[in-house]
Amino acid sequence: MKQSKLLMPTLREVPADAEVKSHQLLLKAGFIRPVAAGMFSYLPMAKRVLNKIENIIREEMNLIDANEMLVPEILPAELWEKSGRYATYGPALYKFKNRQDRNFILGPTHEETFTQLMSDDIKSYKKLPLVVYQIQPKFRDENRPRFGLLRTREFIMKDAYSFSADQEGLDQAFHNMETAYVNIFDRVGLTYRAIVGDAGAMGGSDSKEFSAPAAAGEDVIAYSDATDYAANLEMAKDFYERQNAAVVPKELTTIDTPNEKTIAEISDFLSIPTSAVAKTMMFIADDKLVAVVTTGDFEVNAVKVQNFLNADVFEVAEEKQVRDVLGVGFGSLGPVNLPETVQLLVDERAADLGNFVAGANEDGKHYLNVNWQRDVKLSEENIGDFRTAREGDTAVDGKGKLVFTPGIEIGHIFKLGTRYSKALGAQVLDKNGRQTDLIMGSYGIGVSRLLSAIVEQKADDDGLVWPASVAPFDVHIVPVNIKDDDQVRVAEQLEKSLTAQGLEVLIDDRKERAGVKFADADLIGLPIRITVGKKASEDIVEVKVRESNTNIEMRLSEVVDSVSVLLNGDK
Ligand SMILES: O=C(C[C@@H]1CCCCN1)Cn1cnc2cc(Cl)c(F)cc2c1=O
Ligand SMILES: [Mg+2]
Repeated sequence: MKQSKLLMPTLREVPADAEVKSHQLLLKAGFIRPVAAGMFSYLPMAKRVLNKIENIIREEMNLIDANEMLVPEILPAELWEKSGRYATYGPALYKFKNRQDRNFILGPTHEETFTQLMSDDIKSYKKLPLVVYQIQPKFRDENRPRFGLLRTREFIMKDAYSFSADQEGLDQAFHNMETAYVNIFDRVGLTYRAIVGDAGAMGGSDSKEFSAPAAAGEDVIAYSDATDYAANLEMAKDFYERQNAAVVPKELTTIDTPNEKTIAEISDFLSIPTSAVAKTMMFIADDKLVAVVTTGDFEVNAVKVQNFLNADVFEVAEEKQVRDVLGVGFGSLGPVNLPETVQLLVDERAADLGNFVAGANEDGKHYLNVNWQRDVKLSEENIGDFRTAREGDTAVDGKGKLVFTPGIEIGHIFKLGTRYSKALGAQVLDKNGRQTDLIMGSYGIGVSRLLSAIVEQKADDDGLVWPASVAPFDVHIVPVNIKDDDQVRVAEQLEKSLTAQGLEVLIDDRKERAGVKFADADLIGLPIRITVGKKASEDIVEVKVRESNTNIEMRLSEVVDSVSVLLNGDK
């Protein structure tokens, strides 16, 4: 393709609101343009990359016998009312009315849609296990879209759904999908880890996230430096064994703490470690107030609490909500004398405290020498892991220390079980002739997010660097002076012979100075650049491999073979 015909509006400067490398470079190189907050146009170069990524996904999906299809992006509210998600997914769910005043949503994901389809059309286990997938825009009204394509309000997702009549069918589909994901992420050239992920409100049991380490990543991956244990920090567990050490209980006393609100202030004021101070956080789970207690040296992990409670609606309580129920504000909260209506959860480390300090549930007052059972009834089923693991702690398997690194979630696969088939009455006759709920899995890849993840991991100071497998073009031919007959002849001859090899070629036929052409070539980052300069008269050109930034002078006759070799190592 001639670059003079290509829509690729490169910028000299980058808008200040672009904070991360992928956002800056994709704007600067003319790959994307903002339309509104969290909404982007994919210009031709980005669309070419998306096509390549999507085709790699298709190849790997088809290898595991997944059926590609496409369901509507607008969905009737009734479908989501049946699963209960119409009400529980808050402001992030785009809702609107049609001309008959009927309620619709913009699909953020499609469990209900596919489950309803199977409920209508699949009656016997003989058709199972069945895997379907689509590559489609998704809509989520994110509160704070940012970082370019990394967190948007409209994005492209590959979402797949598996249906089986028994658990082993799900296990098999989950395993096949995991294999396909490894192939996909390897082929697009990403570095990634499969980590323990939060199955969250999706129901079902375990889930696996695929996370690409990158400075711009919003997730934190916690991994052990001694084993292959790795988890999203939402789920990561540090090692702890219950002590059940007996303590001699001292007398419970109240002290005035008019100016001591935080754990640090209390621990300084009393000259005791934060681990001896109980931290109490209040949450609203569905419609109940929940008090969670950890030792003061840990943070309460909201995801672990929500999963423990299996709550649909879950949020941190506002101070006003707490004051309305307990008559006390933050800074003096504790587990002693909580009303029956408040559910108490205690982290296992806090459950082992004795003679500890806690808020007295009275403004400006704390208790000294609190002891479980004497001062607060505490049963085993309310004790668990409700803390956020800390870097440097021993990993849950007792081996190695936890190391943290930021990551971009590029995929997430879930064993859903029957959460949706029960809600939508999707049953089949099993081999014993009994009606059974379909067992499901759902499997996502953030396709547009992948594009940015590749940039985050591969770009260098000169610009984008595209792996050959997903590059918008394979080869960039840059004639230095398009007025020089030799250079034009050689450039055109190269374009013809490379294209004949099935390679996609971009030729910079613009009337620009050499410096501008070279800078733009580095910026857009095609894998191979062939500079046609003065030595064209001797049929000699310079080949540059963008990733390694190496330059090789080459005879024209060698170029086609060596370019194919240079590219195929990547394809
Ligand atoms: O999407 C998933 C699970 C899987 C991921 C793999 C492919 C199929 N879905 C989780 N999730 C995330 N954000 C959401 C946002 C909104 Cl507004 C919503 F209504 C629903 C969801 C939601 O369900
Ligand atoms: Mg996820």
